[in-house]
Amino acid sequence: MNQDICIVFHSGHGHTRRIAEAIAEGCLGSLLEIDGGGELADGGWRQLDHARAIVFGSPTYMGNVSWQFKKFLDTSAAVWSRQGWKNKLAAGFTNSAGINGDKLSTLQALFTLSQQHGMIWLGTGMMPSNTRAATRDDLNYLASFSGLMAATPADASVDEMIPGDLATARRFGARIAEVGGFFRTGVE
Ligand SMILES: Cc1cc2nc3c(=O)[nH]c(=O)nc-3n(C[C@H](O)[C@H](O)[C@H](O)COP(=O)(O)O)c2cc1C
Repeated sequence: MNQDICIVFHSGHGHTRRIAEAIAEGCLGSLLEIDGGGELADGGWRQLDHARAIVFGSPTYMGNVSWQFKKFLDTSAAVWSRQGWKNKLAAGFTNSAGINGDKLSTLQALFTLSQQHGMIWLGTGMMPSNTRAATRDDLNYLASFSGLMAATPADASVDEMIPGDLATARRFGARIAEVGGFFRTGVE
């Protein structure tokens, strides 16, 4: 695992965690989970300090980040005051039940967080699969440029998540590694 890239995320029911894992497969980055109380494990803040790229992830709950992620976000004000993440690479992802589900609001919250910290935001850099021939399993079928979006039907288990979304997440991870100059990726 590459400690230079840290994927920090919350997941209430495991779906956003699966997306985080797919991004990690793409960039060979390390995972850091925000727990059900909105806290990081011991050493988590140090891990973020040492990372050169931070990828933020939250499920979309009520059209925004989860309260646990918001708690993490507010706690990061201590880092903000010393501009500890300034000039690190930043990127973001979210997963929701609806194809739309208002999840752009979630990505925008992550983007704003990164800009308050003086970070450098990276979008997907991926062309959309938006033709008549496109299928749900194609890369970037949700056509997101600002950050990675995934949609999981409300009654789907983690094992039933859309393969195209997982492939898109791996490709997104690879882009973070490539653009960040970390070069070794988990995607051919
Ligand atoms: C409290 C709550 C609020 C939600 N709000 C939305 C929403 O605004 N839009 C949407 O499409 N899905 C919404 N969902 C569905 C979740 O985004 C979806 O189930 C997602 O896969 C959960 O990810 P997780 O397993 O990582 O928690 C909501 C779910 C919960 C529990």
